[in-house]
Amino acid sequence: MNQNPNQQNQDIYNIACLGSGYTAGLTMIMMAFHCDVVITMLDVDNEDIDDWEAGIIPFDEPNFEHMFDQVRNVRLMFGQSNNIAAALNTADFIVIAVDNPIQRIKKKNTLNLTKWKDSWEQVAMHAPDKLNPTVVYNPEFYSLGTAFNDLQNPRQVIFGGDAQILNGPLFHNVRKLMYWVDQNAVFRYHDIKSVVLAKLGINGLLASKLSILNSIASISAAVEADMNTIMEIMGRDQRLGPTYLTPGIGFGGPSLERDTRLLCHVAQNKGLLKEEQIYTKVLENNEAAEKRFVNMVVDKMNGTTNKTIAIFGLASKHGISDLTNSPAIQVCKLLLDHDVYLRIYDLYVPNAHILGNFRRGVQERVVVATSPVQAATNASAICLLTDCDAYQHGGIQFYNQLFAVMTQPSYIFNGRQNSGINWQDVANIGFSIHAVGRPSRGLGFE
Ligand SMILES: NC(=O)C1=CN([C@@H]2O[C@H](COP(=O)(O)OP(=O)(O)OC[C@H]3O[C@@H](n4cnc5c(N)ncnc54)[C@H](O)[C@@H]3O)[C@@H](O)[C@H]2O)C=CC1
Ligand SMILES: O=C(O)[C@H]1O[C@H](OP(=O)(O)OP(=O)(O)OC[C@H]2O[C@@H](n3ccc(=O)[nH]c3=O)[C@H](O)[C@@H]2O)[C@H](O)[C@@H](O)[C@@H]1O
Repeated sequence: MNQNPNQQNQDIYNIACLGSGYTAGLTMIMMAFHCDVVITMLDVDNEDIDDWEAGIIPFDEPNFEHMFDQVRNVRLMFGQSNNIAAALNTADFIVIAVDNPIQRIKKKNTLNLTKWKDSWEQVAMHAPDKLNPTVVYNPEFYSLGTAFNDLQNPRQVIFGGDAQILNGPLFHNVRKLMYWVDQNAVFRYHDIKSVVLAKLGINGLLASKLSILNSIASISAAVEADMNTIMEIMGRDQRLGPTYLTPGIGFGGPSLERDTRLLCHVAQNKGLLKEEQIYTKVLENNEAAEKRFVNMVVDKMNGTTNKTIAIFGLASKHGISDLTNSPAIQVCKLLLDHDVYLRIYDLYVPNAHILGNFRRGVQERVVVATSPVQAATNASAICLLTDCDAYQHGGIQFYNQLFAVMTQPSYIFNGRQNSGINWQDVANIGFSIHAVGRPSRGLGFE
């Protein structure tokens, strides 16, 4: 554990955090590791708190275990719902990090702020002197799978809040705690609305970029162009930048969809119908990417009834186990509508989390495999639905093994980048290979 070099001047020692989910959990582990503080993470969900107390991080995020082991029950404590009042009352500083779901009610995107309001009321009741409306955001980073580095070396930490607070002792006390964050990465704005909208805007733009990119991939397939070449050229244009340029089965995860729907919600509330339509289209187009992929599979395989398809990767992106809004799950559901049998393998997702995503009537058509070879055994096709090193760098030997256990003809449908492999070599084994926006290879396509 680190010692805060500002300890002599430190004014905040006792922090209470409402919420012990993904955001709170990781931020508080990092904070407790770096600072001489006692943090009490509080939650209304007592089971989560039981996990934390037992030394289990109740979600998957790489690289935090070691830090957590050091701070648990030393600088990082836990409190169940019946401890909330006392912990708020004795805290020098309170963090609220509860979830605010966006729900679909009567076809409208509606933000449910019940949990935020409940938290606020808890603070008002038990610690009324600590009600300072200051928002802190880390908009440009803090992604699933890379949160450790994102929090350790943040590129932007944004404070949005009242001028009096941001120029006063409270801000400076918080800044002293965050001593490991580079001064050039800390920004203050006396305007909460703009800060919040900037955060939504970033995710809205990323979602729009991916949505348009997937449309370009669809056009590329229609005119038999090559998306690899297109991405390379587009990525060199500094106005666009080289990231978020990989087409596929659509974007997933908890954040891009949520923030795009939030933009719809705000635009709708302000009567900005054209603006709302733009983001509605972005979301519709994202679903279209899943459907296009499935149509490609059904079309190239000449129908799929009773055929077995191996699914490699179910999570929403590489290296994580999170299945929230995963387009891979939607692809599987659409394939099941075409009467296929699925064998699903994901290196990162625990087997127990996979089957529950499918309704009872189709579950008997789904098998959870323990290895890629087991998934591919007697399958006619493999769908690569999450980028994964194993599929990119497993080498030609890996694909030889798969080919040997599959039925013929054998297809690979690539819904992700997987650029580390020479697909022509894989096609030469005998596979028929089809990828989003790229020319087909193998069996009859050379
Ligand atoms: N700026 C950024 O980079 C990011 C921001 N976020 C934001 O952080 C917030 C939390 O998101 P997650 O951690 O993903 O949610 P989460 O669902 O993982 O965790 C929220 C936790 O709050 C608890 N909770 C709800 N009401 C409570 C109450 N009244 N008192 C105590 N605990 C309560 C829930 O039981 C749950 O365990 C959201 O507003 C989200 O938008 C999330 C990810 C990244
Ligand atoms: O608001 C948040 O919580 C976070 O939301 C996103 O982070 P995250 O949802 O973890 O995931 P991304 O890495 O942005 O990927 C989202 C989806 O887009 C897909 N994607 C990404 C890039 C790409 O080129 N192609 C592509 O299809 C990914 O596979 C994934 O399904 C933002 O990138 C973070 O900056 C932000 O802090």
